[in-house]
Amino acid sequence: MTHKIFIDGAAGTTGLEIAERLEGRSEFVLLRLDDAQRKDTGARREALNEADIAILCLPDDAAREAVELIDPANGTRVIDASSAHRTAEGWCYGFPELVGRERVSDARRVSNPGCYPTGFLALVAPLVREGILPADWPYSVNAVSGYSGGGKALIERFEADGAPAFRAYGYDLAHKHLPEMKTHAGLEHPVLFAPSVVSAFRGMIVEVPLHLGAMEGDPHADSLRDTLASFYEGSPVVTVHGKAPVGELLLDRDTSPSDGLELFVFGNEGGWNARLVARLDNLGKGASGAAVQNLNLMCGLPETAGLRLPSA
Ligand SMILES: NC(=O)C1=CN([C@@H]2O[C@H](COP(=O)(O)OP(=O)(O)OC[C@H]3O[C@@H](n4cnc5c(N)ncnc54)[C@H](OP(=O)(O)O)[C@@H]3O)[C@@H](O)[C@H]2O)C=CC1
Ligand SMILES: CC(=O)N[C@@H](CCC(=O)OP(=O)(O)O)C(=O)O
Repeated sequence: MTHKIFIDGAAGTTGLEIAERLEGRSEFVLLRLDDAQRKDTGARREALNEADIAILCLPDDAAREAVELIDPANGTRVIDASSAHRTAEGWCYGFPELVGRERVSDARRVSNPGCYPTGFLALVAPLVREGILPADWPYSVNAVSGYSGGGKALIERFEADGAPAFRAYGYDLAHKHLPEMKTHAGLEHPVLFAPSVVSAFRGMIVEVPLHLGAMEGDPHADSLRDTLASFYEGSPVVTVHGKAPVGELLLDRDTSPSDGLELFVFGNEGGWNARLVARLDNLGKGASGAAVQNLNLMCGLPETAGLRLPSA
């Protein structure tokens, strides 16, 4: 059986990477709009309604509009890569490792997680769910992203003459990822989020520093790591690294695409302080890789088909 797929926003950064991952796969037929038609509402409506699955790689407002263009009587299912529906009712949060593969497989509307929340939630959600970390803690997140995380506009800025080497932002403390981090980790308070961008095309490091010694129940860095390792045991996508010392974590300027997600727990000698760290490709598990993983599940195909994962 072939599945008709329409990528709305196919000329953008996320859309192009999804198309690359679907290339040569006989299970899919891609519906394409040429440059003159790709922003034409009539042409988009037709393609959206002809598709079995529409993948939205658009700014939030255009993604909301695309959903409205789909006739509810029509069977088109949706994967939305934007942040428009990540806490919306009736949408499945497309993080199979956290919500369960069956929920994604059966869903008609799937909202792909944001890149930063993917790192944060992978680290914190299982630990809160297991009762090892408190839901009412004031969590902080420090993160650094490759510049493709900001789409075509940020790519242009970082590839222009006189581009910055580093950009810190989010100083309004109201980043659009805050609601999904709080909701899907089951937290009582919004997190304090400090994002930044470096002059590497792709990749990101998301860090949650924790004063474990100030928490009730004396959680220890080793027990956090062990719990994450059990939670993701057997996952083809998520790797929880062991206790072996790591001197540094790097983002390379010209690293290859990867759809994996690496997790680390670093603790001090007594285990009273910990740094939970996720390293991922913002365009991989942070966007296009996650969309293809969800697409595979929705089509009843092997979860990792077409994904770029380190060989076992
Ligand atoms: N980049 C990343 O790492 C991640 C991105 N996302 C999300 O994915 C979505 C896409 O992001 P990204 O690919 O980076 O963004 P880009 O800016 O690279 O691409 C967006 C594409 O959408 C097109 N577009 C804009 N408005 C419309 C419209 N009304 N109809 C049809 N096409 C339209 C743009 O056209 P034009 O080419 O003419 O500008 C562009 O090609 C965003 O919501 C983003 O937040 C999510 C996770 C990570
Ligand atoms: C570096 C950079 O600018 N990153 C983007 C987030 C990219 C992403 O995850 O997209 P969504 O917002 O759709 O989740 C930002 O901070 O707005």
